[in-house]
Amino acid sequence: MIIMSHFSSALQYWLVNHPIIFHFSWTQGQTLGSSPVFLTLTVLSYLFLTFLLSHLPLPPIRPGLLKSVTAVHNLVLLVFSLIMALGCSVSTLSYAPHLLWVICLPPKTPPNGPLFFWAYMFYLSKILEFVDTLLIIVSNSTRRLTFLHVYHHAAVVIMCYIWLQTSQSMFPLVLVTNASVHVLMYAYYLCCALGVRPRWKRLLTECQIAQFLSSFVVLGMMLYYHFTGSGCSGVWGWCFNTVFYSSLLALFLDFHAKNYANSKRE
Ligand SMILES: CC(C)(COP(=O)(O)OP(=O)(O)OC[C@H]1O[C@@H](n2cnc3c(N)ncnc32)[C@H](O)[C@@H]1OP(=O)(O)O)[C@@H](O)C(=O)NCCC(=O)NCCSC(=O)CC(=O)O
Repeated sequence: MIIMSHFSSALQYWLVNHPIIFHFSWTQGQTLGSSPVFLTLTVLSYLFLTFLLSHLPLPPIRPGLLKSVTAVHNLVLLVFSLIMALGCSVSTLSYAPHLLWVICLPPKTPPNGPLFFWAYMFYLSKILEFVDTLLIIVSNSTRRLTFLHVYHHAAVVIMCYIWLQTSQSMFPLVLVTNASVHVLMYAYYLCCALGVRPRWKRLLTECQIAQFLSSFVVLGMMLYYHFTGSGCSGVWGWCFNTVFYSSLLALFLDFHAKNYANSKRE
């Protein structure tokens, strides 16, 4: 019992009440990565480098080295996704005055405090995910350098920036869902890098599709509360999220149809 209570106080401190987390504030132009110029340059550099590197003859990398780098990258993102899912959940449980708050933040909510700290970590993690693309390119696996992959990696950074800039309602739910799915996804990629092909690839894709479908329920709820109450923060972000998630749903349904049409359910 005492151990449990120590564990929960430690969790509360390291995920919510640590001064860096508690006093976090997203201030445009001051917080690292918060300017529109940074966002534009980051996304354009990603697209430009992806195009350039995928068309250049790159020197071969020792397979052993590539496997190790890939494994470490996946392990880092697996652990980071787990921490973000936990951190955002514990912050929500600590600060949400009621359940609806996570779906509809009051208008003019300032992007400060633990919840926005985890949104910021999520934003930075999406830039770290650019390494996925580099790994695909250096492993010469052009089959996997798809429109879905590049579009997702570029647009998701813009989505996170909008979350922070507009204090986007319902981001905590989307963040926890996506970070949890990414724990599974990076566990899958980690196994692949270690030479084990998990039998649950199809189930993973279906979890990803389920996350997009469930986000429409939350998007619908936010719109309902926005128009029937005193408004929700981040309605422009709502529009971006809806278009982005609809396009991802269509691309993932297409991926599912192409990859599993002839396979039996594991
Ligand atoms: C099961 C999936 C997660 C992945 O499908 P794939 O067809 O890409 O999977 P695969 O079986 O070919 O992948 C195994 C290969 O990936 C290599 N690999 C290992 N780590 C990797 C990494 N971090 N990024 C990219 N590739 C990586 C392995 O070494 C292995 O190479 P080798 O074969 O040479 O041994 C799927 O559901 C999916 O997401 N498909 C879309 C493709 C994609 O880019 N997804 C991630 C971004 S979208 C996203 O993230 C949505 C979301 O938010 O949920």
